[in-house]
Amino acid sequence: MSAPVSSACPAHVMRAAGTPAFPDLEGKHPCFSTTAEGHAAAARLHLPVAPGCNIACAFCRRDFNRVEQRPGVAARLLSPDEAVATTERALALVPNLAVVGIAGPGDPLASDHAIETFARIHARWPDLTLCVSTNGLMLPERVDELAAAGVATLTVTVNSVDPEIQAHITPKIAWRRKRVNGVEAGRRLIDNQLEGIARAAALGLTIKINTVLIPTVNDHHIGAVAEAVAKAGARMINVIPLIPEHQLSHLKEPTFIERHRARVAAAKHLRVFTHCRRCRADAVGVPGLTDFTRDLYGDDIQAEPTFSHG
Ligand SMILES: C[S@@+](CC[C@H](N)C(=O)[O-])C[C@H]1O[C@@H](n2cnc3c(N)ncnc32)[C@H](O)[C@@H]1O
Ligand code: SF4
Repeated sequence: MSAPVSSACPAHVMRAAGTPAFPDLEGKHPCFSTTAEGHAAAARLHLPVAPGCNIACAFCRRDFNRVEQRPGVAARLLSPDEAVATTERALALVPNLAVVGIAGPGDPLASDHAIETFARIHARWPDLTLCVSTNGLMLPERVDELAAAGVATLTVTVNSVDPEIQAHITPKIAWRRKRVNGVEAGRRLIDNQLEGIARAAALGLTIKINTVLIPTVNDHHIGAVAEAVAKAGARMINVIPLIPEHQLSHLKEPTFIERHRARVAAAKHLRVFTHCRRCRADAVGVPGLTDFTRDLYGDDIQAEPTFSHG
């Protein structure tokens, strides 16, 4: 039944293995496993239940299609009911399914769908690791609900800790039913992210940071981000090379050297995750190795590419 993406061992699997950052999660959660073997051991199911977003990142182009392999893209949106049924089918189909995550296509904390879905899955399958990826705007208000719904691993996207820089990355947010712009929006977002991370850490969640590396915008600032989020309680950072899209489509994707420099700056403060595949919001399988999307949904989504973004 397995749907191999590649018959050859991909480059990111062959790269030198590190030591486990989280022994309890190594080999059980691909995005918190820091050895090549651990990353390739367990499958994840991304449930695309998060319809909208409460902030507007300049690089983010959410879309519904079956082809593009990037974050923010899914072929469909699922209701919580459909997500529970999908999880049941996936458990029968994917032998090593260990993680159910919600990472879009919008923000999981901008509506109630994700938390409702987690609570129902946790009640039915308590052994599954539940994982969420959020921009963190609503984290201080909703982290207790996340923990109560069984979420154990959390990824917060923090692209800057300087409101002036953040204003270029996320020029507007929706906060308490009002639109907030520019530097004020950046300050609110950063304050909430750092407070949310601290609260999540106090609740015992394991926290990773996603930082999109944006040439000419935040490439000189990655060390400062890593330092601030480490102080708040994050345990690992994933420096994601920009996919030039939307209002940042004129920028270039960071070069290998730029990625390396950013990771070196981040590594002074935090463990750096290097196996990221920049997955779709409805990905199913072991990242980069198996893709069960077709089997699960019965449609013709293109298999994941075999190259590494690491
Ligand atoms: C689509 S978001 C969904 C979850 C949540 N809204 C968030 O931002 O964390 C998932 C991840 O994809 C990243 N992402 C979105 N568009 C991107 C792009 N064009 N290039 C690189 N990363 C991108 C986001 O920054 C985030 O870390
Ligand atoms: S928070 Fe996530 S979903 Fe929302 S605009 Fe930014 S990257 Fe896209």
